Amino acid sequence: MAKGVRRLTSDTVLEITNLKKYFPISKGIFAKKVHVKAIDDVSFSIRKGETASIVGESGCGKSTLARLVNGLIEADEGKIVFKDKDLTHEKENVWRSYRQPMQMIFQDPYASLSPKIKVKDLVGEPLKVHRPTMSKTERLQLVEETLDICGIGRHHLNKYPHQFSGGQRQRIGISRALVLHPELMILDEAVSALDVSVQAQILNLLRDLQERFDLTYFFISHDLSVVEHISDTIIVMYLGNIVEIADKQTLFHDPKHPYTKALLSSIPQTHPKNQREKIVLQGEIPNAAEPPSGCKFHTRCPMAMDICKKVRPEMQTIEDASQVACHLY
Ligand SMILES: Nc1ncnc2c1ncn2[C@@H]1O[C@H](COP(=O)(O)OP(=O)(O)OP(=O)(O)O)[C@@H](O)[C@H]1O
Repeated sequence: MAKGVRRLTSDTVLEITNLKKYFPISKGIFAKKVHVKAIDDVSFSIRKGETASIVGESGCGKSTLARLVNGLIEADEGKIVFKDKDLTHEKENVWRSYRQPMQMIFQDPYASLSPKIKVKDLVGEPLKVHRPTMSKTERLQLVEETLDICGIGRHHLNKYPHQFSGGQRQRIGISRALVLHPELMILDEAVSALDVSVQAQILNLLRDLQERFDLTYFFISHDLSVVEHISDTIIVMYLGNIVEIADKQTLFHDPKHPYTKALLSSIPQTHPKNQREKIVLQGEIPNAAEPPSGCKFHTRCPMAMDICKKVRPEMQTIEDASQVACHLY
């Protein structure tokens, strides 16, 4: 495919429908059982070749969603369908077979790379597991090619993770995922621990890999300025609910939900032309075990009306460009 041209098809790779995950916790001296509604009726889909990003503050449910989509925890309700296969309540051995096409990349590559294992084995190990019939020579060749593509260079084959910088370690983490030729990569705060300049290099690498291998990304970040560079579609979450879904241009230029507007206003802008009026949200994020009634955002919303305290807003499509859950529309 020509560089800079990316196929965005209508084929759905991942379909999430009415997904719920409530964690039981004990509360108070009488150990009353309550539930943290970490994911509370969430629906969205991701098309082949697309980068869909989830953003929201700490505790909104991003990591829980990533773990559900990768089968690391089981959903209470709803559906997770990967390429027409309903995986929601499948057993671990079925999920394991889907971890080749669905690869997960974490925030801290150092924690996910065993310190005593050489780079060639770190990147070769997934092949041993998922392609046991591959010869040693073929495996080494694929590891070398993958490291080259990810900007590590095959001459580093015999080094250990501690001999690399944070950015290089994330390149090794990406190599480990890429070597299996995945279709969907789930990137959970994959650049959050890196300096801004290194973040940009890794995001550029991810974009190049996407073009070259027709990858689909599910990108998770608390930082809208990071997702701006990589996303096609942005999904905004607040306290276990999706409040807005829009393509990147629409979300950045015509945000609908008051929460999205507040998040955007907190991005530092260097150019005066791009300055937005700062919206300071009142109070803290409410406790997910005792969320506010109606719209969960109403306690902090500068536009809240009476109805917002009582009725949870449904997701609706606005001008064909965005979906928003807000009583203002
Ligand atoms: N195993 C668990 N038991 C109880 N509560 C949990 C568990 N895992 C997550 N939670 C709660 O679920 C909610 C969502 O957590 P989650 O980690 O998914 O949010 P997040 O958006 O990824 O936040 P962060 O960026 O801080 O990781 C939080 O209130 C969290 O405390």
